[in-house]
Amino acid sequence: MPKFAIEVNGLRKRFGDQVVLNGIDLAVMPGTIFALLGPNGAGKTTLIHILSTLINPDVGSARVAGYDVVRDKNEVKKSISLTGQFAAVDEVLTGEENLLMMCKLSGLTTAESRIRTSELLIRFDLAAAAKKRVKTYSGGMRRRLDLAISLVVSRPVLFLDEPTTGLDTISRRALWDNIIQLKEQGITIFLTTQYLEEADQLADSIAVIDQGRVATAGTAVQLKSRLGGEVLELRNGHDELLLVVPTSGKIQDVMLTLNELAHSLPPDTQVSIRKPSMDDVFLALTSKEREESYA
Ligand SMILES: Nc1ncnc2c1ncn2[C@@H]1O[C@H](COP(=O)(O)OP(=O)(O)OP(=O)(O)O)[C@@H](O)[C@H]1O
Repeated sequence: MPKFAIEVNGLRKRFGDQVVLNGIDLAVMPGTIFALLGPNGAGKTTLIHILSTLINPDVGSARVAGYDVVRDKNEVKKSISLTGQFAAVDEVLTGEENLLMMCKLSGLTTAESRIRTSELLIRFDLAAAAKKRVKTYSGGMRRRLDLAISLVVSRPVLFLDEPTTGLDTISRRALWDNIIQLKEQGITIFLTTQYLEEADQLADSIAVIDQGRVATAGTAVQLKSRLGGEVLELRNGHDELLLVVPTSGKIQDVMLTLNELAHSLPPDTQVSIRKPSMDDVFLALTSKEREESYA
C-alpha cells in the first residue's frame, strides 16, 4: 500500500452549470477510518462516485490504493468495495442465497462460496436469519447484509455511503462495531455520514465539505479545538436553544461575550458552558460559508 490509501488533488466536477466539487484536496492514511461530512447536496456521493471510478472528474486527480481513478480504472476497481445508500440485494432471495450468488459471481468455487457465506453470516450476526427472505429483514439487517455482500472478496479500501442512515441507535452501534473490526483487519474505510456523532465516534480523521470545498479537516479533537476551548450555550425559558457562541472559557472573555449579548436576549435566558461538539463544528462551518455566499 502506498503512503496514502486515498489521495485527492484539486478535484473539480460540475453537472451542467452547477459546480459540485470546486477543488477538493484530501489524503487518507492506510488502515484508518475517514469520515466525509457535509450538508445535503454538498457533493459527498459525487466524490465517492469519482473515487470508485463510476464517473470521471473534470479537473484534478485522485489515487486509490496507489492507482489513478481515471487512467487505472481496472486496478482501482480490484482494490475497492462499495456499498451504496440503497442496498443492491435481491429481496426475493434469502440472505444466504444473496451471499452465495455474490460469491459465485466473484469467481469462488461452490465449496469456497459456502465457507465464505457462512463466515460472513456469522460475522454480521445474520446466521439466525440466513434462510429468511430479505424482504422480511429489518433496516439494520439489510445494511449488515449489504456490508457482508461488499466484503465477499476482501479488498484494501471500502467505501460506505451513509451506511447507517435510517437505522435506530442499537442497529447503528452494531454496524459501527462491524466497521471498527474491518479497520482492525487493516482495511481503509472512507465513509460519508449525516450523523456527526458517527464521525466523532468512528473516524480517525474527518473532512467537512461545503460549497464544493473542504471547509475543515483533521481529527475530531482538532476540529473541536479550532472552535475555541469551550462554547456558551444560551437557552430561553422553554429550554429552546437560542445561540451557541465559541469562547476561550476565560472569565474576561465570557463576561465580554455575555455583556455584548445581554441586551438582545430575553431576561430569563439560561447560560451554560460546555466543550464544543461535532454539531457545533458542523454548524459553525457550514452556516458561515452559506451566509458569506449569500451576501
Ligand atoms: N448525475 C448528475 N447530474 C446532475 N446533477 C447531479 C448528478 N449527480 C449529482 N448531481 C447534483 O450534484 C449535487 C451534489 O450531489 P451529491 O449526491 O454528490 O451530494 P451529497 O453530498 O451526497 O448529498 P446527500 O447528503 O443529500 O446525499 C446535488 O445538487 C445533485 O443534485
